[in-house]
Amino acid sequence: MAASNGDSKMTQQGPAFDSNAMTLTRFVLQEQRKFKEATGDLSQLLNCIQTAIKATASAVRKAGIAKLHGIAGDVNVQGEEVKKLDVLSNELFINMLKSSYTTCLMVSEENENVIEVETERQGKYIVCFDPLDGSSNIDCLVSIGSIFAIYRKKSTGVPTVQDALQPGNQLVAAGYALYGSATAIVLGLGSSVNGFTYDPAIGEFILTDPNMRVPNKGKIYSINEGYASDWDEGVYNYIAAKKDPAKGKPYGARYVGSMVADVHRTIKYGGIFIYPATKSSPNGKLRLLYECNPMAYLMILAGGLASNGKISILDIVPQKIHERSPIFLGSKADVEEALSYLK
Ligand SMILES: O=P(O)(O)OC[C@H]1O[C@](O)(COP(=O)(O)O)[C@@H](O)[C@@H]1O
Ligand SMILES: [Mg+2]
Ligand SMILES: [Mg+2]
Repeated sequence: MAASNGDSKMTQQGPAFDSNAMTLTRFVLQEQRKFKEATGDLSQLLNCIQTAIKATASAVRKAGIAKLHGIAGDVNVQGEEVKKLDVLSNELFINMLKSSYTTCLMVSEENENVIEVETERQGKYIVCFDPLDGSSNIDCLVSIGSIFAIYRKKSTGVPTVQDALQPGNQLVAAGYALYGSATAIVLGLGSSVNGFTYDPAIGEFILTDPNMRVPNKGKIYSINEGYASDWDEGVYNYIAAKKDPAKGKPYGARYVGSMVADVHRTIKYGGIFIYPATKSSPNGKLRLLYECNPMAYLMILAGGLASNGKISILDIVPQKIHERSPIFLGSKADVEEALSYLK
């Protein structure tokens, strides 16, 4: 008997692919077409990032199995070298970006120095990325991600480290991939943030969350409470208030420990994510160029806020490529309330 499912047409293999579906590739092209002078370089760059993400996702989905067959630097039962996921994803991002002919300089969490693309393959963009975010969650199969931030080179001549030290308010685009219960890409481009979910049946990311908006106020706080004794008084008092029934309905606590997963939940459900300065780490832990800036850009574009406790994350002028920053990010009302507790 033929299966029936409302309006959707069914084949023996399942629902037919809607050839009008908005794929990520199509979306990027559509955005490019809004600008007559666009060369297509940014589209090409984003397509290459998409490929790096697909390849990383494929490796992530096999991580548990690969582990049974060898560890990093080891040789598995097939006689193949097994690479750690963070090493593999870093190579994928670097090689895809180099061969995109759109990028001149890269900053990766995994490389101490900036990576300059060979002159013949240089383009006008600078890309900062965290190829594998949440590495401590890999072995227990908890959600992990990749984060990227794209700038335009401002100076003329040979690219130098100075070209990579731009504040987040100069970003051209930014996004992340979440390797969770499904794989998703969230992209901030132009004036909106859009979410795409991977459909393994056709190997494409499909627009599932158009024009994402973070709720003005949430019900969740997200911070590593294990370090509470190391927090400043303001942070301590804010979190205490979020748990105090005398100060309103207590918030729920969620903390994955992968920034991508914690930020994705915050964009979808609202609330606040905090990685504060502590007495032992006065600049916090998270890195400005490829963790805080891209996430702040997305959150602000989606109607939320992102601060280091004093100024907007996007207004910080970086001094070093791997510099860190404290971060308070999420729903506007929640971030404003948290900031009101800081001295
Ligand atoms: O374990 P902690 O101190 O709470 O830190 C968790 C944070 O560290 C990170 O894992 C750092 O990312 P990497 O895995 O890319 O180093 C973030 O994703 C996360 O928010
Ligand atoms: Mg990270
Ligand atoms: Mg990382």
